[in-house]
Amino acid sequence: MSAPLPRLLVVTAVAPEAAAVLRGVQTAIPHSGPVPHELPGGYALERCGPVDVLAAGVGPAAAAAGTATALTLAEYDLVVSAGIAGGFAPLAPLGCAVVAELIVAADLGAETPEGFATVTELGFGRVRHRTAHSAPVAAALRAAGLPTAVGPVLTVSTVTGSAARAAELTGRHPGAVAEAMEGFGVAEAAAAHGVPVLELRTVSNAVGPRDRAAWRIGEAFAALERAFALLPYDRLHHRAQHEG
Ligand SMILES: O=C(O)c1cccc(C(=O)CC[C@H]2O[C@@H](n3cnc4c(=O)[nH]cnc43)[C@H](O)[C@@H]2O)c1
Repeated sequence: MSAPLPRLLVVTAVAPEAAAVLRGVQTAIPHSGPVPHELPGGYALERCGPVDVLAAGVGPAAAAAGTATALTLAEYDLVVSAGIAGGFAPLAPLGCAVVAELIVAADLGAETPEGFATVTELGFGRVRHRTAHSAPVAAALRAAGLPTAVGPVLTVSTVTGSAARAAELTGRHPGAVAEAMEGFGVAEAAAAHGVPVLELRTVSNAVGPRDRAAWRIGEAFAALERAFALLPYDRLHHRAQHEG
C-alpha cells in the first residue's frame, strides 16, 4: 500500500486562478473532487483529495487573512501561494512557470535620503522567507517540458508600471524572476503556523511599462493548470524551513 499523499493548502488571489489549479490537481490525482467547503469569514475552499484550494483575495493582507483562517482549521504539510505573475525579462518570459526560492516583500520599508530601507534594516520585522521544495518542483516541471524559472519572487502592493521601477526592483533584488501581490502574506501566515511555504506562478505579463494589450492571461491560466498537473505531490512532505 502506498503512503498517503502530503496535505497541501494552495492559496490563490481570485477564483479563475483557483479553477486552473483545481483542473491541474484533478489531472494529477483523478477522482479527487472538488468538494466545496465554506470557511469562517465566507471563504470558499475547494477540497481535491489531499489538496485544498482557497481563493483568498488580491494583495498580501487578504492572502494572509485567508491563509491564517484555513491554517487554524486543518493541518497541512505545505502551503503554496499560486496564481499569475509579472515576469522579469529575460529570466521569466510570458507563459513560463516561476518557482520561488525566496519570497520577498519588496516594498515593505521606508524611503530614506540614502534610498529604500527594508523594515529589517530599520530594525523591525522580516522581509523574506525561504521556500521549501523549490528544486524538486522546478525539476519536475522542466522534465515535462514546461519552461520554468527559479529565483526570488517579489511581493508588491503596487503593480509595477514603468521601466524605471522594474530596474529599481531588479537592482535591489538581483536574480528576481517575478513579482506578484500575495506570496509574502501567505508566507507570513504559514510561518506563524510552522508550516513550510512555496510560491508557484505562471507569467501573464512582463514587469515593466503598463501594456494591458500584451497580457496573456489565458496562456498563464493554461500553464498554471499544467504546472499543478505536473507537481511531484508524493515528495512534498513537511520539513522544517522558513528563514527571516
Ligand atoms: O492594471 C494593470 O496595469 C495591471 C498589470 C498587471 C497586473 C494587474 C493586476 O491587477 C493583476 C493582479 C493580480 O495578478 C497577479 N499579478 C499578475 N501580474 C502581476 C504583475 O505584473 N505585478 C504584480 N502582480 C501581478 C497579482 O498577484 C494579483 O493577484 C494590473
